[in-house]
Amino acid sequence: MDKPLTIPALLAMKARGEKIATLTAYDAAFAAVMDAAGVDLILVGDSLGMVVQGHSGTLPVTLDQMVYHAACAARGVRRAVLAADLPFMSYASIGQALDSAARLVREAGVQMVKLEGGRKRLEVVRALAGEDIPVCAHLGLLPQSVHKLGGYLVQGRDERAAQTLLEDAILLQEAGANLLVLECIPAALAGEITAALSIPTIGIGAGPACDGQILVCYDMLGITPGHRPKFSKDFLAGADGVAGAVRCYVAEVREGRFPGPEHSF
Ligand SMILES: Nc1nc(=O)c2c([nH]1)NC[C@@H]1CN(c3ccc(C(=O)N[C@@H](CCC(=O)O)C(=O)O)cc3)CN21
Ligand SMILES: CC(C)C(=O)C(=O)O
Ligand SMILES: [Mg+2]
Repeated sequence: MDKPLTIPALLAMKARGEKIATLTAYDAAFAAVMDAAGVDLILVGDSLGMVVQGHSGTLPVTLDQMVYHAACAARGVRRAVLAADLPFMSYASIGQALDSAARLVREAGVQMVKLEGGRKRLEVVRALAGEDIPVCAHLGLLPQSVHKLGGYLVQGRDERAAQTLLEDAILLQEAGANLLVLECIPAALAGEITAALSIPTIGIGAGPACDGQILVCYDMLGITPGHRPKFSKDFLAGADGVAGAVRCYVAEVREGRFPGPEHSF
């Protein structure tokens, strides 16, 4: 039995050049399989609104539902760090963000909360960090902003947008974020951001230069209903079962073999 990972240990992995293998989980069984297969970080994502609940987006997900799924997943975790998304409109003010994060920590037992957005979230990030609640920030394609973005589209393609994302990443780190998810941005930009930060970046559709990778678990098992994003890969095809697929994912991330150019923008 490996000893439990910690958030400082994830930071140290970046310094050593070791990739952080991350997957989403929404229940104890999947969390336990991933934990045993060596996944370093398990995220209870609000993507559960799409893959578990069958909605077309993440906006219907409530904080109660996140607390429920995070508590379920927590019972399956032994070694991995456990994080959960703050869902849509659960962190619109500092007070609300602190209350929401406290529920995920106290009732579900997560070690870290994740929230979407750049400079407009700095005060909330500072407040959470000020209470010693670890924060994972999230830049690029922000699913909670889908109506403003006009769809699940690659972000940061033009020079101005790319510059804004780089600045936001630095501001989030300075505000106290401990980790940064980069979703659907050009691989070169993700590399630039990763090099500029001391905190680890975890990419999804952001190329191989990130310090870690994350996929939605049902995407990497090839059982997502409807359209599976281009950046994902079916690891169950060719593996001898779910645990084997997860081990294969962990190995490919650690060795830098996933994502390949066909999974990047
Ligand atoms: N199953 C699933 N996988 C995910 O990765 C995921 C979710 N759900 N739900 C929450 C968000 C939404 N995400 C998405 C969903 C769709 C695309 C998508 O279809 N993107 C296009 C690229 C469009 C472009 O070229 O600009 C693609 O073909 O991959 C991307 C991210 C990522 N997250
Ligand atoms: C895809 C990851 C980063 C996420 O936010 C989710 O699963 O909700
Ligand atoms: Mg999410």
